[in-house]
Amino acid sequence: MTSTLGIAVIGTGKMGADHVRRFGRTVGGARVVAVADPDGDRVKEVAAALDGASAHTDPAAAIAAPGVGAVLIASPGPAHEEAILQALERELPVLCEKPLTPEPAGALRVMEAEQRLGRRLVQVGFMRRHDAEYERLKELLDAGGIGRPLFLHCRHRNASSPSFFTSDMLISDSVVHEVDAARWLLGQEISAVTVLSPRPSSAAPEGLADPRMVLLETTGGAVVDVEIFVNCGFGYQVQCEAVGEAGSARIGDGHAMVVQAAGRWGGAIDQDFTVRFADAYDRQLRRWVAAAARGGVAGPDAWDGYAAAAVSRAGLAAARSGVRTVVELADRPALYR
Ligand SMILES: NC(=O)C1=CN([C@@H]2O[C@H](COP(=O)(O)OP(=O)(O)OC[C@H]3O[C@@H](n4cnc5c(N)ncnc54)[C@H](O)[C@@H]3O)[C@@H](O)[C@H]2O)C=CC1
Ligand SMILES: O=C1[C@@H](O)[C@H](O)[C@@H](O)[C@H](O)[C@H]1O
Repeated sequence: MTSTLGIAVIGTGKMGADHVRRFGRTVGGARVVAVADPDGDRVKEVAAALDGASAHTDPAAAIAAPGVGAVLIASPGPAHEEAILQALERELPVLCEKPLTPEPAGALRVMEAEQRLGRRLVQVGFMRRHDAEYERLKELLDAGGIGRPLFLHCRHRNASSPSFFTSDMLISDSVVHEVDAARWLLGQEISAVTVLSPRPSSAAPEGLADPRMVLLETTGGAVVDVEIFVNCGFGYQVQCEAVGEAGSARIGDGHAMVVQAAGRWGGAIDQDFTVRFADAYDRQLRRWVAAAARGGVAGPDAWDGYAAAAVSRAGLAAARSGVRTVVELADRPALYR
């Protein structure tokens, strides 16, 4: 007989509520049994749509609720560390939305807690690693299909940014995805960051440095350029072209269907990450549930979250100074090798 894993979801805003719906629709073997959000009305509304889940305004109470066997954290980044450490105190597997922590120091504390337990229990929600197109690109690169990678050219565009978005978040909240994807695709760490900030788009809210160009150098001598543009207006686009010594490969063109009619041709552009990466979020949850049921993780771990935070920190310093900034990385603990 297979048992059902009880999940506590911490943070029931856009992503938390989206994950809750996915558990109900597309993920087997798990059931949301507790939800938490300081916004009492919101958490009650999310719980009301679930069969018998308890609603809490205190995350610790949800984590300690009866039947909880794993914790999904979808609160804002600064709240992640506290909830992760509470889950680890109970030795519960965690799927934490990106960024693991805004600062590398917080991620180091998470790794210390895992090392005390002697096992990895924290997975980071870098969902691109579960996207079919990214997986194909990774397979191609690993097989040497385009030779040694020289460049990744990346574009990351959001139709518009939420009201709380800051210039720092273009790097720490958005480009952090490319940081993780580049580390994973290339199997290398990021060693230095440079940030160029052109004259902002007239569509950008007052004071927001949007768009930006972020250059990442890797320990293997590759260069990654990332255009981040969070108020592009026309839709959600995440593209990546890898250029190697023997060829190139590109993903994210979104040509699922090309329509030719009325003297024109073209297709639709996804408007949001919950659409573009819907399958990746589903696969991420399924793989995490399967791994969590065995007490482990299936994807980017706390070291990956730490490395991304270290690159973000260098990126923020580079954006302020306008100067190429070296990434400072601690030694990788044995648990994460
Ligand atoms: N993987 C992806 O593609 C995406 C990931 N994210 C990440 O998901 C997380 C949540 O983002 P959104 O859902 O967009 O934000 P949101 O603002 O829509 O929701 C956040 C929710 O957390 C609640 N909250 C605030 N403090 C809390 C605390 N201490 N404990 C528990 N809940 C708390 C808020 O009341 C709110 O309901 C962030 O880490 C963000 O970076 C967001 C969008 C896409
Ligand atoms: O993670 C995400 C958001 O937090 C971020 O703000 C967006 O820029 C990204 O496209 C989305 O995937």
